[in-house]
Amino acid sequence: MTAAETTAPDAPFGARLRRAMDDRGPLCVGIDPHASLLSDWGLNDDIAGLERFTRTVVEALADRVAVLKPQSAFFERFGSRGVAVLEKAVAEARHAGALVLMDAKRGDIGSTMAAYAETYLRKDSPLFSDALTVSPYLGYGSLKPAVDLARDSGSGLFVLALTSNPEGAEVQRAVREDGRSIGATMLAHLAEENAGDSPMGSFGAVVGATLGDLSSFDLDINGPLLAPGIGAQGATAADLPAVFGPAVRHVVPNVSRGVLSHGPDTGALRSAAARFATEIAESVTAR
Ligand SMILES: O=c1ccn([C@@H]2O[C@H](COP(=O)(O)O)[C@@H](O)[C@H]2O)c(=O)[nH]1
Repeated sequence: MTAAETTAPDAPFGARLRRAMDDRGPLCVGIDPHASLLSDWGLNDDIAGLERFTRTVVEALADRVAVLKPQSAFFERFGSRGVAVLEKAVAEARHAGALVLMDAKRGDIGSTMAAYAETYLRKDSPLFSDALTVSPYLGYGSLKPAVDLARDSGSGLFVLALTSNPEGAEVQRAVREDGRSIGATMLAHLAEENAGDSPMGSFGAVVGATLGDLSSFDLDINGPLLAPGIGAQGATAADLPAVFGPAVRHVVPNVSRGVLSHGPDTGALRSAAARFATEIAESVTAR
């Protein structure tokens, strides 16, 4: 795929993401309007506060970071008016040049999954996003409608494989009859989805930056690895090479509270994001 083809709006998500990571660095900043952050920013925990918080983050960062990741839960909390704020943020962030990864962690039986997929991955949907987080714990095959629609619309998925929270191990490290863990099985499914894609596939995995050495897992899925856990959850940019090994070049490190806690000043938000971006670049290139 040529450089021009990777930036075309209809290029597959994996190609557009690779280009954005190369141009802007791989950092993904979360838009997580926690009630406590609204308060720290001097905003009310209401729709006006949500709107102001979200607009400030988008205006500060959408023209410079590769990916913005709104956490849907914090918008849904306010009902339909919160979802309207989310719709506007998605459109404005995309317009300013960021890729939008909707963190909604959807997962259901296939027929219902098709409706979730239409919500976030159908091009004319009000919540259309470049990619969506999905949960495979109703069986990887239940995600097929989302995989199919993502292929059609040039969007992407991030499948929960090895999450950043300690409780995730109970499910994700459980071992199947064939000796493979559930998390490793999800990674293998994603490698199959992405086989042959260049510069990388559109089907990513969520793999926490908090998890320590993951060399027992095959992280070579020819697709992106979203790595939450840096900042508030205790991981640092310097941990990335030890956690991800050679796959670190496909890592999209996510920081939410670690950046957002520096608001509401736009310059301070930008500086915080730039500091994380620099630490990540130094850590990845030092490898
Ligand atoms: O395994 C996972 C999957 C998703 N997340 C989400 O990422 C952000 C992390 O926020 P921080 O403030 O940087 O801790 C949040 O939206 C989570 O829902 C995750 O943390 N771990």
